[in-house]
Amino acid sequence: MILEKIKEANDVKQLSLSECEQLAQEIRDFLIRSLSETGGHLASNLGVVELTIALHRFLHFPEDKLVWDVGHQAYTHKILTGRKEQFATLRKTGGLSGFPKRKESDCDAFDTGHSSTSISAGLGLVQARDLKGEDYQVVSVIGDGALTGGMAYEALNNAAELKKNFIIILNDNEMSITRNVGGMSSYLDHIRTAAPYTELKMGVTNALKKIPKVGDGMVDALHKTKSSIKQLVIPGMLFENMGLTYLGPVDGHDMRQLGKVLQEAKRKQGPVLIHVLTEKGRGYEPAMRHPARFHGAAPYEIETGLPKSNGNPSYTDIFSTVMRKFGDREPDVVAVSAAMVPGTGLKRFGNMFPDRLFDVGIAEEHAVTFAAGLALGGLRPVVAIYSSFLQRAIDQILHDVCMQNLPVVFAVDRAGLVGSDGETHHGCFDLSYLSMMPNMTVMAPKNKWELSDMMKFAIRQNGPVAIRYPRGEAYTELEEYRAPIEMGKAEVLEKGKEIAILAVGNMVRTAVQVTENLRKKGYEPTLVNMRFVKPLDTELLDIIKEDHSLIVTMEENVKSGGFGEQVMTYYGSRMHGPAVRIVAIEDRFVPHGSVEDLMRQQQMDSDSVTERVLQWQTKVKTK
Ligand SMILES: Cc1ncc(C[n+]2csc(CCOP(=O)(O)OP(=O)(O)O)c2C)c(N)n1
Ligand SMILES: CC(=O)[C@@H](O)[C@H](O)COP(=O)(O)O
Ligand SMILES: [Mg+2]
Repeated sequence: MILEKIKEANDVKQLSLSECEQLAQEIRDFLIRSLSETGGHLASNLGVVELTIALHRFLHFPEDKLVWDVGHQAYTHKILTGRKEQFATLRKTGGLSGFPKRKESDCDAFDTGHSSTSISAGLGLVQARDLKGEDYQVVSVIGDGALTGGMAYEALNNAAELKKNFIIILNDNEMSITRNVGGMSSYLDHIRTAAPYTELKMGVTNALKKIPKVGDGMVDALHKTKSSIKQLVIPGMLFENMGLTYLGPVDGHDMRQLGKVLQEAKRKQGPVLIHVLTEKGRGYEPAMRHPARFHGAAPYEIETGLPKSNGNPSYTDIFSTVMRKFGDREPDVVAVSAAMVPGTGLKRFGNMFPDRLFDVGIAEEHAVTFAAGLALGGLRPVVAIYSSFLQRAIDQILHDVCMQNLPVVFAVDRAGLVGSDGETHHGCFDLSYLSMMPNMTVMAPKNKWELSDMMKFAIRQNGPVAIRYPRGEAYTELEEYRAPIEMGKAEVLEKGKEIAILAVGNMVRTAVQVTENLRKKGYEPTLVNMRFVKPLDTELLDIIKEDHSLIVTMEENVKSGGFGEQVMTYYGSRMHGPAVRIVAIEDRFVPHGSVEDLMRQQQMDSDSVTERVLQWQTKVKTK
């Protein structure tokens, strides 16, 4: 086994090209086997095995800097830099991260998880290198999906002025999570389909160059013409016209070609874009047939590719059903997704009402302002974006939606701790950043029925509404509590005395267990499902303070600026308020792992909260 010989960074340089080809096969086999147990981003990783090996033959680690975009495709890079043995722990508590992490290895140049950052970060490294007079190579690898994100264009625009070498690899597999969308995607498609012809024509330019004295001039003249013939002769003209050197397209599974083009790119001054064509899921039949399903796969049976277990309906499934019903009954409702149609549950809506679903690419900022336009045009847009990706669009929500008080519904999926994707993906800031915005209504359902009721409530409002709900299985208890949703009104689930627990969304589930535990200890706690974080139900807060000495707030959000702090501020502004204690995520980034483990680490599981409440109550009593 060649793979056994790869113990640390740069070992791959000892191998011949044919050994590298065998290594690629062994890495594929290893990934397919290993991820069948752990789950992970299989399809993207299978697509870049040869590209990564070629880059490792070209670069020297850790001196040279390889910046991955999104970072979900860095598994081969991890294997080649001595982390193969940790793959059994991939994305598990305390285990190997699914993304590049500088603290995991000095061969990881830049931490990522969110899309379209690699060109900016790479360019920053290049400028720093040159200002400090250092000498190393910088390569950024960006996918065609990530190239739909606005930051990538801001960075290309900026990079075009660079005078020193900077290699950008465009890994084009025609896929984002689903089939890639938009004008750039069509442009790349055009280059791809013209490739055999352009190869022929590149032969012509090479031949022209060889003509002594006049050859180079003739090629230059060809570059300067405005004719459409030139578009066929010189692929990547759009990049060339911007000021980048375009090389390619190159077969991303041919390491000999990749090696050659990398050497050529190294000789260029200024930014060079190498257009590499790869196949998502390559080498594993089920992933090639269903690249979207194997983008981020749960553990699967290797033979069939089927998932090892099928979970119960998730909040996303409930959202999906409600949207399908809206499709039938609410003709003005339209949906907006930023390249996450399956993940956010909009696939069914899109299949049934294709004209009413807008997949705008990995472009959260644009998605939100675009929705503002849709709302102004008389439609009822529902923007479904994961909580952590919606962070990208904070200003657009504030400036374009809230300031004009437009009726846009934000379906904020993956709110709270998401588990295996870790710190880049936890949705634990939205309550803070959404609550600070004037005109915004912020809601969180306690169970699956409430999500449905909240959606129906939200599309009837005349201003922006955000509904946040977590990843995974929807809570199906408390079905009997289904009082109509009223603006800013909480729902009292149990009326007690002394201790009141005010829980938001998913934390109601934990709060139910906490109240049971407290009852066993002789207390009669009040339990409230807040429903709204904004506006706060201050009427209820005023009533509760009369016969409760301890108020405990529970939310799956950071403490800073979250629900608990808002309750504390409200009581703090009143005389003789009760003691308020907050159960929330502390002021640090939460790593990857199982949600259960992470909640325990945060002391937010039911046993830890019970213990904390009992301690707080003892202190309050002895005051
Ligand atoms: C800001 C942001 N929005 C959405 C995502 C979710 N996401 C992760 S990978 C991906 C598709 C990336 O496509 P591409 O860059 O072509 O990589 P491929 O998977 O095809 O290798 C998306 C939409 C993200 N990580 N970051
Ligand atoms: C890399 C990335 O950002 C996505 O693929 C993400 O991992 C999807 O997460 P879900 O599995 O929660 O849809
Ligand atoms: Mg892609």
